Parts: sequence; C-alpha cells; structure tokens
Amino acid sequence: MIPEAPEFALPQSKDALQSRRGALITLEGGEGVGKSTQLRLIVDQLRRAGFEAIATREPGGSPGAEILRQTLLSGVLKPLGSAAEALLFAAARIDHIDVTIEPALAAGVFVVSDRFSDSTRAYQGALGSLDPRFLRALERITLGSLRPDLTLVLDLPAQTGLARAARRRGPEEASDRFEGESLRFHESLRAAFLEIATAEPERCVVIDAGQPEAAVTRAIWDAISLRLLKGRVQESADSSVHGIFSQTASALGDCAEGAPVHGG
Ligand SMILES: Nc1ncnc2c1ncn2[C@@H]1O[C@H](COP(=O)(O)OP(=O)(O)O)[C@@H](O)[C@H]1O
Ligand SMILES: Cc1cn([C@H]2C[C@H](O)[C@@H](COP(=O)(O)OP(=O)(O)O)O2)c(=O)[nH]c1=O
Repeated sequence: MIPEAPEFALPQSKDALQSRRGALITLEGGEGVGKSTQLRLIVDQLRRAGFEAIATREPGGSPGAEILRQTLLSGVLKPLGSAAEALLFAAARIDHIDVTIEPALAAGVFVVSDRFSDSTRAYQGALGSLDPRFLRALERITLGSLRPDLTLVLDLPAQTGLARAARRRGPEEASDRFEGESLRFHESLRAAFLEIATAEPERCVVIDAGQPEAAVTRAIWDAISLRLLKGRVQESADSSVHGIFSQTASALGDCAEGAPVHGG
C-alpha cells in the first residue's frame, strides 16, 4: 500500500520539549519489511509522548518530489540507466529537504521518513554499474550537512519481504519499478543495507523485521528512546517543566530508564 502523502504543517505553539531542533529518523530496508506499517505507529507513539512529529516518505514528501515519485516508480525512466535515476531521486530529495524536512526540524519537530538517502546508496548502488564516488558526491551535494539522527534498518530475508509486498499489493496490481527486479538484486540490497549499518553504528540500528508487528514496534521504540529521547526528557526535567516531563516519562515507560517519573 502506498503511504499517505505527508501531513506536514508548522506547529502552532512550541513547548519545552520542542524548544530545540527536531530530529530526523529514517526507516530503511528492502521491499515489504514493514517500514510503512511501523512509520505510522512510531509517529503516533512520539505524539503520545508529547513530541510533535510528522510522517513523510521518499521518493516524495513534498509536492514537487511527489510528482517525481510517480515517474520514478512507473519504470519509464529505467532505460535511462542507474545514473539518471540516481540523479532524479536526488532531485526529489533536495525538494523534500528544502520544503518539508528542514522547516520541520527548525521548528523542533520530529521527522520520520519512510526511506531516505540510504535507499539511493543501496538500490542505485546494488543495480551495479555506478561508481561509488559518484554516489558519495551526489549524497554530499544533496544533503549538505544534513544527516539522519537515527536510521532504523528493518532487516528481513528478501524472499519474505517480497512475499509480504505481493500480498499487500494483491493479484490485480502490477509490481513497481524495483519490486520487479530479480531475487538476487533484492538479496544484494539486504546486504547493502546491513553494510551501511555496520559502517555507521552511531547512526544506524538494525531491527529484526521478522518478529510480529508489536515486537518490531517495541524494538524501534527502544532504539528511539535510548538514542534520541532520553536527553530531551532529561533536559525538560532540568528546566523544571515537570508536567510535560512526567507525562512524557510515563509515556516512555520502561524506556526512560533511570529518569524520575515524577517531576516534583
Ligand atoms: N511484522 C510483520 N509481520 C508480518 N507482516 C507484516 C509485518 N509488518 C508488516 N507486515 C505486512 O507486510 C506488508 C508490507 O508491509 P509494509 O509496511 O507496507 O512494508 P514496506 O513499507 O516496508 O514495503 C503489509 O501487508 C503489512 O501488513
Ligand atoms: C528513496 C529511494 C527509493 N528507491 C526505490 C525503493 C522502492 O522500490 C521504491 C519506493 O517505493 P515504495 O512504494 O515507497 O516502496 P516500499 O514500500 O518498498 O518502500 O523506490 C530507490 O530506488 N532509490 C531511492 O533513493
């Protein structure tokens, strides 16, 4: 199922939990690993914990990038080759960053994106013919100094993910541009995502996506709590915003381990 278009709107008011720059969380992995499913659950959970959060996706996430998405996923650009496709994914990403991501981060909002720059590294890289220096240079130009604060790599054997994606799609609907590639391609994609996670452990957490949905959500929430929320909850406590803090700490439950639940 194609996720809904982003629901980005600048927040009306900011509280202590929003008083600093937001954070960019990206969900990555192959087809059918559960990114879209988890995205909604995580955004809801962040909101329940008192944070402003928006869901977005790539390719897409801004009006201009959504137009490019249609063309990229239709497959009509395949004959142009991987370099041209990589450039167009990058063009969509530039608009997504400028129009949606940066304004939200500046307003203190958590941005949770279904795919981001690691998908270009993995997909366009796995298609084979691109010089890694080209992809690195493109990433530098596209992202500037922006990096995801946390990347959750949902990991699943390629065949299981493809079977889930086929079930989601149903027998009537044709597979999209990349889902239709060979099993070997999807296996190399999985390896590429795991390689990224191994190379950047400070940014990436690998999540076993073969678990039941609720267990996957729990593992993701643990990673977000430990890596991103603990400091913010503590900061709120330090600045004596006890109401918000205790509300957030109890919403975080066990994950806010070590933090006082009652602010008084
Ligand atoms: N943990 C899970 N176990 C079994 N099926 C799942 C799980 N998570 C998601 N699904 C199902 O698998 C299909 C693909 O999930 P989706 O979130 O759309 O994946 P992605 O966005 O990564 O392509 C959907 O039908 C979804 O309901
Ligand atoms: C962001 C991005 C996506 N893609 C591909 C991965 C997916 O096959 C497709 C996005 O389609 P989508 O329907 O969002 O797929 P999924 O549910 O698996 O996330 O675009 C790239 O090849 N490069 C990129 O940089």
